Amino acid sequence: MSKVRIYTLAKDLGVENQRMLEILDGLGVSYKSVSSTIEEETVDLIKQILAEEGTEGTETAPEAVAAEAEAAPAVAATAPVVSAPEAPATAGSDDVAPVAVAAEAAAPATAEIPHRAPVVTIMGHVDHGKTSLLDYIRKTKVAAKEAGGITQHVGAFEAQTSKGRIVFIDTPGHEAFTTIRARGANVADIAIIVIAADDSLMPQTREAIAHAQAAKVPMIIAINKVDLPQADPDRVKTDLTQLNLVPEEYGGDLVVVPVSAKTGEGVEELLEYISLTAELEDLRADPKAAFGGVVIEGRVDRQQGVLTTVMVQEGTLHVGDFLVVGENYGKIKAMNDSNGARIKEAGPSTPVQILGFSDVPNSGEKVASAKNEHAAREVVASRQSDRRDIEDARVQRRKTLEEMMGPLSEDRTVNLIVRADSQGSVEAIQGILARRETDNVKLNVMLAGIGAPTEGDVLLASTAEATILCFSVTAPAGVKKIADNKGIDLKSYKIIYEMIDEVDRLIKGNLEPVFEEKYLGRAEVRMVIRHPKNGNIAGSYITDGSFKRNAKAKVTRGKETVYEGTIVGLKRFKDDVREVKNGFECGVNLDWEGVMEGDIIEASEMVEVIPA
Ligand SMILES: Nc1nc2c(ncn2[C@@H]2O[C@H](COP(=O)(O)OP(=O)(O)OP(=O)(O)O)[C@@H](O)[C@H]2O)c(=O)[nH]1
Repeated sequence: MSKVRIYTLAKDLGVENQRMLEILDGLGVSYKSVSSTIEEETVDLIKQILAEEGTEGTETAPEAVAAEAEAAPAVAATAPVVSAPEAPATAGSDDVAPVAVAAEAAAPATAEIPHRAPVVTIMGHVDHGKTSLLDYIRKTKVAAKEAGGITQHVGAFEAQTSKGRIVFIDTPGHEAFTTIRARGANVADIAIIVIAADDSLMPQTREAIAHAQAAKVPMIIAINKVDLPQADPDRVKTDLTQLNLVPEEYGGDLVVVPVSAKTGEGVEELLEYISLTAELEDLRADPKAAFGGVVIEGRVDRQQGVLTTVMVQEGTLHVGDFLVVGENYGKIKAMNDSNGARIKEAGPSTPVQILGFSDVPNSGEKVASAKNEHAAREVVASRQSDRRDIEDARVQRRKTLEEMMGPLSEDRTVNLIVRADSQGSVEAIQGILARRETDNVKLNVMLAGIGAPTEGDVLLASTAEATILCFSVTAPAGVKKIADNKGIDLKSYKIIYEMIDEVDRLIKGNLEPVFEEKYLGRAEVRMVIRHPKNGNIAGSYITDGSFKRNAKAKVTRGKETVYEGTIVGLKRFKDDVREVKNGFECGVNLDWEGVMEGDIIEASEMVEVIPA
């Protein structure tokens, strides 16, 4: 017997990949991923260990065996209440640890939370076959809808595979991906980067890779069009190594799968790798938790009204639930799965199309549920007030240098996106940048491309807090405007040394403004009120200056400073207010529960010092 792949062995022995990796860790055997190969002697050792544990042939973790009989009722009790379209095939009945029995009523431990299906996005260069690959998977893996119905595009679909459910975001391209990320949401668990075997790496391939890396989403490379006579998958693999992405067969850990969206070759294997990656990521979500989801897309249907596709990420959605998106809310009047079938409820990793909002929400907006209409309205009102606070705070309270860049004594990374007029310039700039790095400051070129910066670059920069440096190319006005709106530094240079000066300034961080603390006011705590939602509130009297929401707070008791933090809320009677002046009483809510009658609270804020 020669070398064996870890996941093949796991499959043959009927244990989970994760368990196999634990055993290998225990044996001190090094591996890159579950598709790494191991020696025959190691295989024998693993078999021995499993035989001793008595687990061979079952998928149950050893520690769960003893409690298996006991755990069964807990399993039933924690099973997902998902009707659409089915619980994930990998859902964790066999993952319930013995502690689950005792701790059933408590918050579920990770092992109790069922696995959920992975959500996959497909990115790559234009014409490399993203749509064709999605179409092939949809055609072969999505259960046909009942006769007569037309499946509408909803932005996502669910594929049933022998390894369980996989959810695909079917708006190909990184625009959809970055729009969602730019709003702070992460919807994809795995990114498939499609590269045509006859074309190899192209500018948008590099961009797609940069986006997946910035999102820290595991990548699988699908080398497409391998059916073509001119296909050269080896060239693609070699080109990938130039981006420091080393395919497994070259000793790295990048999963590369040759496929053809035309003939279907390799697609099954690709799906298998998706499931393997998902298993290693240990994706879980609690169907009993509070609902949380993300808008995939929204549109207006002339007959039905606003239709919104939402990905359920946590909890379970039911028809009739009240949902809040941004500063809007709605009640679910009807809900369809991605096949167009009417459903009443939907659990984690289920894309659903919802009828019930009056405005079209934006892709990437987070969705939460509310108990009833009143609660939904309250959430919206508090978001509106928070937004106004943030707008004010932007003017009033600037971040300190440390808040922006982390402690200066620690290592820092400056993220850059480089755009230049030619491959030669790009390489020259990268060479210079590599020499500019210091021991403490790393320069991370997230993306280096030829041609003017794009909207996608700005989105990437905004999610990664990067600076965009352009050499001999200028940004189109539209892109500049978006960069301005998002507060992204987008700078163009014609002389390379000016660009390097800018990089040096970024390295030193001397572009950052200097801030100092400004005293705002003082208050005496006259009584402490216990608030059911906000914890302890200090009923106080302002004796000097004024207090502002979000200001810094220092609490002294006698001569001792007992707390330093933030004023997270200010109340006058029952109303939330932003400022209270000298001579007034107010409720001060600190991010601290230890406040006592007689304490003195001092408020301050950080202000920028303009150099003389
Ligand atoms: N021979 C062959 N042709 C393919 C394969 N996959 C896609 N194509 C063809 O390549 C072309 C581009 O495919 P698309 O699926 O539209 O590519 P895309 O990446 O979605 O393109 P954009 O949506 O424009 O970004 C089409 O003519 C497809 O028929 C494949 O595996 N083999």
